[in-house]
Amino acid sequence: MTVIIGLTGGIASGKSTVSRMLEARGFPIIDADVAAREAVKPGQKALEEIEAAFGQEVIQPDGMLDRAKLGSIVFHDDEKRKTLNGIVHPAVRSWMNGKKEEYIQNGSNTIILDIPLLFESKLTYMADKVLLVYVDEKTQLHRLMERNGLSESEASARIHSQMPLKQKVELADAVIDNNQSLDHTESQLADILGSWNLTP
Ligand SMILES: CC(C)(COP(=O)(O)OP(=O)(O)OC[C@H]1O[C@@H](n2cnc3c(N)ncnc32)[C@H](O)[C@@H]1O)[C@@H](O)C(=O)NCCC(=O)NCCS
Ligand SMILES: Nc1ncnc2c1ncn2[C@@H]1O[C@H](COP(=O)(O)OP(=O)(O)OP(=O)(O)O)[C@@H](O)[C@H]1O
Repeated sequence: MTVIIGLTGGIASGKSTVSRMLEARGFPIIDADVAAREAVKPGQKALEEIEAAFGQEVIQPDGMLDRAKLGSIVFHDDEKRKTLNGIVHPAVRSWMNGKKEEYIQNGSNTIILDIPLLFESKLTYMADKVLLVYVDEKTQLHRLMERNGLSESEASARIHSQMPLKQKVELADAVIDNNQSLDHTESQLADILGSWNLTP
C-alpha cells in the first residue's frame, strides 16, 4: 500500500528546500505550486476564467499570466483570492491526483504531496501523515523578502493570507524546525523518515 505524505508549511518556510532533500533520497514529489502554474498556461480554461474575473490587466502581452500583478491584487483582498482559488484549485487537485495515480502504478512505496495550503484548503484527507516545515515569523518574513525581493508589507500580506504557522504545528503529525542550518533540517528529516519507516 503506497503511503501518501502531505508536506506543508507557510510561504517561504522551507517546503521546497525539504522536498529537494526528499527528491535527492529518491522520493517522488507532487508539487501543488507546479500544478498551479500548469493550470494557468496559455490555452488552459483556468487562464480564460482568470482573465474574465480579473481583466486583461493580469495577462501579459505574450499571453502568459502576469503573476506579480495578480499577486498584488489577491494578497490584499480575501474575496478576490477566494475567486482565484475557486478557479485554480480544482485544476490543481485533478493534476495532482493524476500524478499520484501514475506513481502508484509505477509501484512507489511513498509519495510526497507538497501542498502549501494543505490545511487552509482542507486537503488533509489526501495524506496518510502530514509533515510540517516550521519557521518563526521573523525568519519567514526575512527569507521571503530576500528570496522574492518583496517589501515588508508585500511579504507580510502574503504571510497573513495563510493560516498562522504556529496553528499548523498542532495539526501536523511531525514538525521540522527549519530556523537553523540546512544540516539541522536534514537531520530532523532523516529521523522522521526513519521513525515513519518510509522508503521511496
Ligand atoms: C497569486 C499567484 C499568481 C502569485 O504567483 P507567484 O509566482 O508570486 O507565487 P507562487 O505561485 O510561486 O506561490 C508562492 C507561494 O505563495 C503562496 N500562495 C500562493 N497562492 C496562494 C493563495 N491562493 N493563498 C495563500 N497563499 C498562496 C504559497 O505559499 C506558494 O507556495 C499564484 O500564487 C497563484 O496563482 N495562486 C493561486 C493558486 C494557489 O493557491 N497556489 C498555492 C498552491 S495550491
Ligand atoms: N534552513 C535554512 N537556512 C537558510 N535559508 C533557508 C533555509 N531553508 C530555506 N531557506 C531559504 O528560504 C527561502 C524559502 O525557502 P523555500 O523556497 O524552500 O520555501 P517554500 O516553503 O518552498 O516557499 P513557497 O511557499 O514560496 O513555495 C529560500 O530562499 C531558501 O533558500
